[in-house]
This record gives sequence, structure tokens and C-alpha cells, in this order.
Amino acid sequence: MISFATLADRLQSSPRFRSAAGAFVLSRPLARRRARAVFDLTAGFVYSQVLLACVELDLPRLLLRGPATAENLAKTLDMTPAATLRLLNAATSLNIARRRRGGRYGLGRAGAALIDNPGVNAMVAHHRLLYDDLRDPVALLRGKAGPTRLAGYWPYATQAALPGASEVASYTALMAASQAMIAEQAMTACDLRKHRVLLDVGGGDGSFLAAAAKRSSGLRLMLFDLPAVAALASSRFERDGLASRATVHPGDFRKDPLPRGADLVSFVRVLHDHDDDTVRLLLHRAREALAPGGTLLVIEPMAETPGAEAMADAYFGFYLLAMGSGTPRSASRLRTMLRDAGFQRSELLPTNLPLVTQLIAAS
Ligand SMILES: C[S@@+](CC[C@H](N)C(=O)[O-])C[C@H]1O[C@@H](n2cnc3c(N)ncnc32)[C@H](O)[C@@H]1O
Repeated sequence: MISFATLADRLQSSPRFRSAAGAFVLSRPLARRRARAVFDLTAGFVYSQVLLACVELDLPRLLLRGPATAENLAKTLDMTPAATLRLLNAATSLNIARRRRGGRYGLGRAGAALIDNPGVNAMVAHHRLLYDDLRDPVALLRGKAGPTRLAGYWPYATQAALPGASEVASYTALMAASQAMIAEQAMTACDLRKHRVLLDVGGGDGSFLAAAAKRSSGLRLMLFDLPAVAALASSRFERDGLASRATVHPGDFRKDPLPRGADLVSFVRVLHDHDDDTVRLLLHRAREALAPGGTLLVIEPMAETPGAEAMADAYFGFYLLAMGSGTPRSASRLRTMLRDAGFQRSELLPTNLPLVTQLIAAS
């Protein structure tokens, strides 16, 4: 017997039903919203290329100087006034720009959010690689797409050999550029001041620990990462005057135990990069390394985040597929894995922007 849900699906997929719904005055607003949502899904890749053009041309900052016409901006953008107008109109439709009087354009709300936002700007620029890798998504899903550009960008995801300095530089810089927004969310949700020593595993160039040090002046810092990345963190701590508070531990967490001595261990945007076996191993190693009564923090965007489901399952799901390892996990999946690794209690602490990151504290 066919269920009611299947019948409803069949009805809504019928062109005649959709056309009737659009014609009927009561269902028309809903029909229009659905048509718009389907169009946005279809056209999303063009929208993101408009965004790339705006970021590459630094359009938001140009508009921040004051409203300008296409003619005013054409020379700076090195394009014809007609092409500039086309870009400004597209940017306006996406709220990056905004129409002002006298044929001029100013900054739109989304454009304003791009100003002094190195994390988002770096991500947008970096999307050239992802864009190439997603050219044939079916081949990618079937494992027939061949080597991807993202697998080369994140060598630890698929390579057994330790990456060298030149291989880690750009991904470490990208992570550092977007770390401020993660640290702010995490440190608003969780008070670090009651802890003595924080070990950040896969801590990159130390940006998260540097933010933690600012929040909590008595906190000592430990960082564990691949040798080439750990070297970048050491230089950063020297530069920031944090060397006396920080110890840096180079290693490979798939092979080496984690250093002991911390009462707080964090995995910031680390677990989602790895398949379940590695995550189990990491949680186990973290438990071994933690001082008795210590706390583990898992900080990353999570699947099934209410209102941001597509961020994890569509965006990160396909991003990590192209990268060659890992998967977005829901908070409940992570909490089950934490319990299996011997953490008796875990709690999802609310962050202000769950789309940016969520946080689980476990002990
Ligand atoms: C996605 S980055 C996150 C960096 C940082 N936690 C952040 O949020 O900005 C993942 C980090 O894990 C490190 N990593 C990956 N595989 C590793 C391994 N086998 N051993 C140690 N660190 C590793 C990477 O070098 C990188 O710094």
C-alpha cells in the first residue's frame, strides 16, 4: 500500500499540480516560494562565482569608500562599464551591493559582512579547488573522479608520508585566517579560566591557543601537530611572546601517543577530517593523555545543526569527499563515540552561531 507521504510526493512532482498550485490564489505564495527555492538550488554555483568575482576584485571595500556608478568603478576593475554594471547588478541581487540614488551603488548587507573577514574571504578564494573537484559529482561519489585538487591541498587526508613545510603552508594559513571566528564562538560557550593547561591537538599554527591565552592569563598551552605545522606554531609563539607559556609537540597522532599533563584537551576542526577508525583512536588517545577529572572539547561544525543542515551534510559532506577522508558528524553521533571511548559525561554547549561551530564538552 502506498503511504500518504508517497502520495503527497507524487502529487507535488506532477507538473499539472504545480501549475494549478501557482494559479490558485491561496496556494500561490507557497508555490512561488518553492519555485524560488528550486531555482536557487539550480543556480547556486553561479551565485558563488559572482561572490568569487566580488571577493577577487575587492568590490565590498571599493563600495565602502562611498557609493559609485559603474562608470566610476570600471577603470579600477579593469572592465568595461557594461561589464561593471552587470557585476554590480548581480552583486545587488545577492545583497553584496545595494542600489543608491543617481545610478550609484553602495555596500549591501552581505557585502558589509565580507569586510575585514579574512576567514570568509580566504575560503571563497580557496573554493576554486573545490569548484574544480565538484565538476562531476557523480564520478566523485562513485570514486571514479581520479585525483582531486583538495586531496593535494590537504596532504594528511590521504598521504601516508609526513608532509613537508611547503605542503602545509597554505592550508595552515587558511585555517589560521578562519580561526578567530571559531575561537570566539568556542570561548563564549566554554569558560577556559577554570583550567590550568590546554592541549590543542591538530592545533595548526597556534591561533586557537593564542586566543585562549588572551582570555585566560594563567593558562599554560600545549600544541600537538605534524612536525612541519608544529614548526610554524613554535615561530608564532615566539613572535607573540607566548613561548614561555607554550610547549609544542611535533608528531603524528595516528602513530604517536598524545603528550600528558593537560586538564583540557581540544580537537578544533580535526575530527571531521577523519574516518571513524581514526576518530576512535584519537578519542582513546585523548582519554589516556588527560589528567584525571579533565575535560575534552570537540569544536567543529556538526551535522543536523537545526537551521543549518545543508552546511554540514551538503557542503562539508561533499568537501570532505573531495578531500579524500572524513565526514561531518552530528552531535549525537559524536557523543556516542565519546561514550564508547570511555567519556562518561558529555554536553553540547550552546554557541551563538552554531553554523560556524558547535562545541561538545566531555569528561
Ligand atoms: C583542519 S586543520 C585544523 C587546524 C586548527 N585546529 C584550526 O581549527 O584552525 C587540521 C589540523 O590537524 C593536523 N593533522 C592532520 N593529521 C594529523 C596527524 N596525523 N597528526 C597530527 N596532526 C595532524 C593538521 O596538520 C592540521 O593542522
